[in-house]
Amino acid sequence: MNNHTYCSMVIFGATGDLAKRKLFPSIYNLYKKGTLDKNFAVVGVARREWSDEVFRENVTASLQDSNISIEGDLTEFLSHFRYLAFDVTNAASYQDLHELLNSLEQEFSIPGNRMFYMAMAPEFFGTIASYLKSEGVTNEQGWNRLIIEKPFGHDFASAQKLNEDLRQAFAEDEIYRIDHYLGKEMVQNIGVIRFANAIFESLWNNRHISNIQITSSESLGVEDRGGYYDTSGALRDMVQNHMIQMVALLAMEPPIRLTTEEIRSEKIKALRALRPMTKDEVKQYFVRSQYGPGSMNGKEVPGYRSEPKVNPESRTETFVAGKLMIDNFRWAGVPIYIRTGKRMQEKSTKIVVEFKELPMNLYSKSENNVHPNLLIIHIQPDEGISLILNGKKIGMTDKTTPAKLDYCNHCIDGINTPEAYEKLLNDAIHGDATNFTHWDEVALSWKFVDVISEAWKEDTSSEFELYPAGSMGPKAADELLAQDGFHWWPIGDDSDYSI
Ligand SMILES: NC(=O)C1=CN([C@@H]2O[C@H](COP(=O)(O)OP(=O)(O)OC[C@H]3O[C@@H](n4cnc5c(N)ncnc54)[C@H](OP(=O)(O)O)[C@@H]3O)[C@@H](O)[C@H]2O)C=CC1
Ligand SMILES: O=C1O[C@H](COP(=O)(O)O)[C@@H](O)[C@H](O)[C@H]1O
Repeated sequence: MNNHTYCSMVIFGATGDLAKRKLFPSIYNLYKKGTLDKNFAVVGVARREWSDEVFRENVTASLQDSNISIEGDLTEFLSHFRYLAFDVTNAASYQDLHELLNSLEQEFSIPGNRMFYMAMAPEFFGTIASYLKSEGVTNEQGWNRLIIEKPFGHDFASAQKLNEDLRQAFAEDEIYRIDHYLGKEMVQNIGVIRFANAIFESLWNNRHISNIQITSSESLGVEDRGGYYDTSGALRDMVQNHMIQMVALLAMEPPIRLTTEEIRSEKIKALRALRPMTKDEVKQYFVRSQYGPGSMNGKEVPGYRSEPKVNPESRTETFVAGKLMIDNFRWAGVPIYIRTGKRMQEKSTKIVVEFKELPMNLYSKSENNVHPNLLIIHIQPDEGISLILNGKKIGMTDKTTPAKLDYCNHCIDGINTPEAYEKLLNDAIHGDATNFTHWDEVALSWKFVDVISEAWKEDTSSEFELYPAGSMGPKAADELLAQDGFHWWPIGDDSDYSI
């Protein structure tokens, strides 16, 4: 085994949407920046009968269609790309793949390191992994890494089965389960904000924080993914993975070192402390809804049930809000509210940490509202941090006014901020699995989510409250916080924080 980053990458599903929109532009950016060693090869696999030439034309088109800048001639870059047409369920074809990899390793002096990226429908993951092993494509001369796209299963049982299938062929430390939120700049910044700032870490507990709110709203509907989405819904599509990962990063204890093992182990501990719900409690703590017709930017848009490939009577949720509790010394009594949905007012992912009021505040009078301090982590589209403090209103008064201190991350280095997939690919090439999910994290989050989806599946009688497309979700999501005396803080970039 060697520690080189020289490697060949096999992309299963190379003619598909993910490869086109995310993977080729990311590989190019790594190449352009010199982060990717020149000793690399990319083999695209799919059934379409493309030649190497057609494949390269498609890679070129994908770079042109993305918003990255192409520098100079692409000939050298594209010379590393080959294409192999085969059906991944056909064991015999893996021999051709092995031979092609052997010859590319000679051509580009690659010491046998192989990265396999599964950019295909999940039903193929187990089959591909087992053929890679049984047909001898994994290479004992170098390292082997398997990158797995989401969804990782449909529930705990299917995820466990998939994991067992993968583990027949690959060790846990060879499996890189992608959660692209972990590649986002500001999600990675959560650790730095918490553990590199004395003013936050010392307040990061139930003595000083009243509640945390995580919103990931999307303005798009299901687009052309109705077939997949209608069997998934927002709970599986967003909560089981991205939302719960953000909860883990916010709630975990400081790791003793910044190593993959230590960070993962703290995240796992935090997820173990997630209070499980009974099915009866689901109604009290979780809200589901679906978008009805509405208007986005002044344009009428259809409701979810009229989207292509969606069952016209679908009860699939396109919106989820929930209250999570972490049962440990640090977080006892602090609700973490999450909400996510499609066709909401705007595209925005934000974390708002609301601090408790002072035990006594000299400025809290009937005619003056002292604002709670808020730490806002702007994940996207803007990236940065805001802190809402109280200042004195200007003039001959002792009234207070909220003052917002902003740090804009993308204003500093916006153009160079790497896209999530670029960072994650680079991490996998370097053998850094920190920003990929360990099986234990996946298992714990499925177990948490399964109770909710089972309760919803059994409850076919209750009314399904729709929210109008273009809104911030159903009223029930507001009531969820109101019953605890809180409300959702606005998430727009120019939000008014007055109370
Ligand atoms: N697209 C996105 O933005 C995102 C996608 N993902 C995940 O990435 C994965 C891929 O998604 P996406 O790219 O959108 O899917 P697509 O449907 O666009 O692509 C599927 C790919 O699989 C190939 N394929 C299908 N069946 C076979 C087969 N039997 N043998 C060989 N190749 C086959 C297709 O090519 P051909 O028809 O030529 O065989 C195509 O290249 C999924 O797991 C998805 O959940 C995750 C997050 C975002
Ligand atoms: O994984 C997914 O994420 C996207 C949202 O990702 P973002 O980076 O644009 O916030 C979501 O649209 C999709 O349904 C889901 O599968």
